[in-house]
Amino acid sequence: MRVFRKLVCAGVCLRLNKPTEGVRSFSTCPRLQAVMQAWVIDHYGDNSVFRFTKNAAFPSILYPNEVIVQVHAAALNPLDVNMRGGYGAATMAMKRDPLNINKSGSEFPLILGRDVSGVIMECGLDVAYFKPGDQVWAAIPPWKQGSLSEFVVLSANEVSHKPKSLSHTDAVSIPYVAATAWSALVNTASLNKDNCSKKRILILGGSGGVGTFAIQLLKSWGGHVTVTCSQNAEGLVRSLGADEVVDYSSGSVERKLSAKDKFDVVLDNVGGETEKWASALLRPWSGAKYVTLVTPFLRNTDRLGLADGMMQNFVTIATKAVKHLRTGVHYRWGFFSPSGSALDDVSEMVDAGKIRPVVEKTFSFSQVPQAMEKVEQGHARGKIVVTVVEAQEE
Ligand SMILES: NC(=O)C1=CN([C@@H]2O[C@H](COP(=O)(O)OP(=O)(O)OC[C@H]3O[C@@H](n4cnc5c(N)ncnc54)[C@H](OP(=O)(O)O)[C@@H]3O)[C@@H](O)[C@H]2O)C=CC1
Repeated sequence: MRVFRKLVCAGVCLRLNKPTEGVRSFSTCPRLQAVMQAWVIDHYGDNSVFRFTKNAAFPSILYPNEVIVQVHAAALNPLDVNMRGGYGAATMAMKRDPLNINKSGSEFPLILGRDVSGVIMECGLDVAYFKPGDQVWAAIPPWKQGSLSEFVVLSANEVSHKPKSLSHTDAVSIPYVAATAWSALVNTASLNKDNCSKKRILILGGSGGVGTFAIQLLKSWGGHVTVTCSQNAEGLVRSLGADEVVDYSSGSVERKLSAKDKFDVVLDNVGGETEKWASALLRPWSGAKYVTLVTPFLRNTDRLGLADGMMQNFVTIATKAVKHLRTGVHYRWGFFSPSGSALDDVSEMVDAGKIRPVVEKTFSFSQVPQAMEKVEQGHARGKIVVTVVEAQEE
């Protein structure tokens, strides 16, 4: 089936994006309805900007490789809190409208929420891998309308069949952090199931969404995983498979980690001052990689505009890469990257019992502002989930 998806996706990529004239629908799809319920923001700001509406625009299929998903559950990430405040606005505008055709176009009303688990309601005519009624999950790129709504439109390449063993509420805790960890560890750090078994990996900030997924992925591939977290998260990260746990909240974490054998890969979910000392924990001149997810990329484009921001990004990453290369290690920025095929692999691992969801708290759809407040408080122990369709209706 997955080989078929890869062939199908290759075919889709070769096609020009032409507006579609037809769709295949799920029989119960309220296709004629023009509006839906959603939590929107009309301007950037604090949590008070959230507005619930029953009149959000119903998404439509514009390209033949798109699908409409009925959202059963959504999940929140630190990115949603940042985007609520305007983070990444310049880059997202460019991604939404690269040629600036829609000059007066505004991103508002904007719908946040980067994780979805739900049911395919409509498929564009080129979609062969999915059919209406399929149970799917996806990580939604930040330049698209999000999942704090009843329906969302996505490219079929971004969507994957959800694990059969999980409810929507549990499944939705995985896609965004999985796609991020996969991109950072597989695409950027070059780890995979065949080369991980002799590798020592350090995860800085292991108790949150990305960390709890990354631990399980690396352990299922046989890696040796060391994690930093607060003392009260030790039980959680050990239960997910962490081999060694270092409490960063008491004593010098740098001293504790320096006493250990050197690492092949560091995944930095913390950022800030950490990278000043943590790259010295890598085994030099061995191809070791420092991958940080906390980058100035979008802040630079927000602050300086696209052209100058991208130039600043290039200068910053090049300077850091050269500086680290002199000490014998590779320095990289890691980024979320939407990938239905990576989620296909993760779905199989979940159904095989190798990866489990880590949900800290579930909120109802009416409690979206409270759910966002919880994410904003930090100290995550897994994910914050929002149930959009109550379980008995699933
Ligand atoms: N570049 C990209 O495309 C992406 C970047 N990110 C970024 O990656 C980071 C991690 O994301 P995510 O896991 O979802 O975030 P979470 O908020 O879910 O988790 C962060 C975790 O780090 C812990 N923590 C905070 N400070 C430290 C520290 N000094 N040492 C060790 N642990 C610490 C927190 O717990 P406690 O405070 O209790 O210790 C918390 O559990 C975020 O900064 C996010 O913005 C995420 C996705 C994509």
